[in-house]
Amino acid sequence: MIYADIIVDISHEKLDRSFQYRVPKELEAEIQLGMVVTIPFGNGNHERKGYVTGLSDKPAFDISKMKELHGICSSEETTEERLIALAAWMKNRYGSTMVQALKTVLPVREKVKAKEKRYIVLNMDAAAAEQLAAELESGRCKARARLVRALLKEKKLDYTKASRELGMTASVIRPLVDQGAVLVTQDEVYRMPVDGSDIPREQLSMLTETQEAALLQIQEEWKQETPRPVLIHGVTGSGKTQIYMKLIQQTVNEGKQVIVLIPEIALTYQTVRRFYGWFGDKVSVLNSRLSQGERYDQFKRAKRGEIQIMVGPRSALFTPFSRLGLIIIDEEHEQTYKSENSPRYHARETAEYRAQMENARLVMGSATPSLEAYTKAKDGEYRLVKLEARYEDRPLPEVTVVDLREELKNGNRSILSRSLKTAVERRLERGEQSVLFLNRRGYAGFVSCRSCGEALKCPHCDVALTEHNNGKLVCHYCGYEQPRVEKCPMCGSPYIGGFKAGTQQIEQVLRKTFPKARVLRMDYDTTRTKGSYEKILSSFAEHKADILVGTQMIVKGHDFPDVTLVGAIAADLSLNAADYRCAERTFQLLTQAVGRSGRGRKAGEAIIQSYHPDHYSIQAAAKQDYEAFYQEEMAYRMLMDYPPAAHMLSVLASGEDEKLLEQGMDYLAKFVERISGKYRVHVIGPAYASVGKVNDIYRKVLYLKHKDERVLQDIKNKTEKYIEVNSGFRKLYIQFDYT
Ligand SMILES: Nc1ncnc2c1ncn2[C@@H]1O[C@H](COP(=O)(O)OP(=O)(O)OP(=O)(O)O)[C@@H](O)[C@H]1O
Ligand SMILES: [Zn+2]
Ligand SMILES: [Zn+2]
Repeated sequence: MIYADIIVDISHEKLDRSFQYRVPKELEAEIQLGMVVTIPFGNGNHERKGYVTGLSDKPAFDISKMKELHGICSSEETTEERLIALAAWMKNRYGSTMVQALKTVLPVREKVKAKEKRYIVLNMDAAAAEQLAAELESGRCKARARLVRALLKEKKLDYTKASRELGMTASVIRPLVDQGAVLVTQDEVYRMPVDGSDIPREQLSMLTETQEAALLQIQEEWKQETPRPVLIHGVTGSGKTQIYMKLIQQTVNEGKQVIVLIPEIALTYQTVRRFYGWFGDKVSVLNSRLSQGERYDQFKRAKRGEIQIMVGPRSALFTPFSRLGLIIIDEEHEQTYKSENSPRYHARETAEYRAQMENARLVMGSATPSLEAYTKAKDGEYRLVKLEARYEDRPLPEVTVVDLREELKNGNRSILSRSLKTAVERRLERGEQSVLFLNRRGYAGFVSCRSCGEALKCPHCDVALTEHNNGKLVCHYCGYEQPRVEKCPMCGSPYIGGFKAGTQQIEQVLRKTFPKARVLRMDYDTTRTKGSYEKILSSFAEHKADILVGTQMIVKGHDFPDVTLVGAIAADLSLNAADYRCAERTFQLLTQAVGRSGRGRKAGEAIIQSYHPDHYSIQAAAKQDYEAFYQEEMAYRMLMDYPPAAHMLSVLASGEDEKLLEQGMDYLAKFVERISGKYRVHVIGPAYASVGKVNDIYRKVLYLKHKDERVLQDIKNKTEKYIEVNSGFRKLYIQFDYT
């Protein structure tokens, strides 16, 4: 017997009520997630339509009371059905309610009215219009004459633009309308995120031989019976973007549609412009600054087949294309592809599922692939395609690692080492540009020694301890605590504490050290107002400044040909995050940062200042040696059972009542221990989450590790049920997260 969970009407608020129905024997083979079915509903058993959101071989309640569904509506799949099936998969995979999953996947139908746009058009032939214009001119109706002349040139004028640029008021236009010379029309227009109509069209560049070879490998994979996802591992500046463009073009020529995921931070005007230049009005762009209405319009256009390419961050993955042919994920390793709201999905994994469901291809690319993706490529689950040289064989930058402990010993207490200072001076003399960054955001709280460079770590988890308000040092994985120390336990030095300098201080130091230099700062504070981010980037691109200083946001994905020096002020900051992935993040960030230097015709240089110059993530980044980093890091993950060596599920709970939260988490931990006993699941915690308290809401977390993902899935499902039936958890908000 098969039982189907069915949601009756997804346009209503109470979306998450699903009802279970028996599936008739003859439909068992056919029924699938997301299908539209007819069911008897309510007391009157009126026939209604519903969506299948779950299938199971176990009844949720007494089957003598369960109704049987009538039939499957259409076997012809619609785009919406497929997206609902995707939502159902996400609900099961990541643990969330069906409403949350549906709201993530379907464009929310808000009460947004399509915006109307007014146009002025000529209502007479050219000769008559010429005559009219002449008459108006001699009759001193200058404004009206101007309008007619403008219409003679352009046929159709935007009403708002005309009134602004030609200084037309309604009193000018009105008489012309009354005499029937012009018409004012209204079209439904879409709210456009970027006006692409003025951007000149461009030809795609010719691929180089190496790029062509990579393209061929991808096409070869696509000829296979079941093509695998492709991972392009290409060094910075090797031309991955050029390859994506060819693949997009090819797919569009086949009559299919393309989704391109790009990290939000790289979705600059420059990037968008390039897409419009190549593909014109076939493209649309999403970003988080769009209003609900604008988003809705873009999805509507996609659904109607008016555009073929959607470019955007994570959420663009749910574009309702009906003939999806290709999904591209650029900078595959970026953290932002993982959602921090329930369902806490990962775009890579979800894209893989959607592509598989819709017979579309998936291509990912990065200079520093995530350990997850690279491991899959090594195991043959993904096809690995390599690009090992930069375009035109431009050399990778020369990298120097500066030991900050030595600087301190030599009496230099400044945040600029002597080498970095000299390097910046040289750039100023030559009229070249420098980028200096501090990878600081989100890494506060750790405690390290300025003499030996060591950070205090948890003896059980090998991640940095975090200093709490109560003065204690705590581990966010297992809850281990110790009192604060006055002296470094490794070398005895009293110079132990947190790193205090920020981008603002660095800016001040730069202004003082190089009084003639033009310095631009880009960080959270300077980019809060609308458009400021773009403004800083474009003024730096136009060489209106010599030095750009900021947080890691300045070294992600940009292409400034005049930059020949990149400096990491304190590379260790990200190494001390209380997170098992911190070495990976540090390596990725430094490699990407180094890769911003020397992209144009002039050779580049990079300087990495660090208290841990020998750390493998820093050494490997300096050599741009991904493979070496991968080997070391995988060994660590295997030793500690961290992903991708094992799977890790976290159970996050929050609540106002700290006692209740503690009790609830202890119950959960016990429950998990009990049901997972025979599988030997590694349970860690409960501990306070990395931000233990936000707005008076307390947060705790429990980690489960196991080699087999299905075991964790099973535990998650059972835990979800346990939480549902125990009223003690009602005042807690509990989420699951695969980290
Ligand atoms: N075939 C080509 N023809 C012309 N220019 C090219 C070609 N390939 C690459 N380039 C140029 O080289 C630079 C780097 O290329 P691109 O941005 O595609 O590299 P990437 O691999 O995506 O780099 P990153 O990972 O660092 O972002 C760009 O300025 C690009 O215009
Ligand atoms: Zn020390
Ligand atoms: Zn620990």
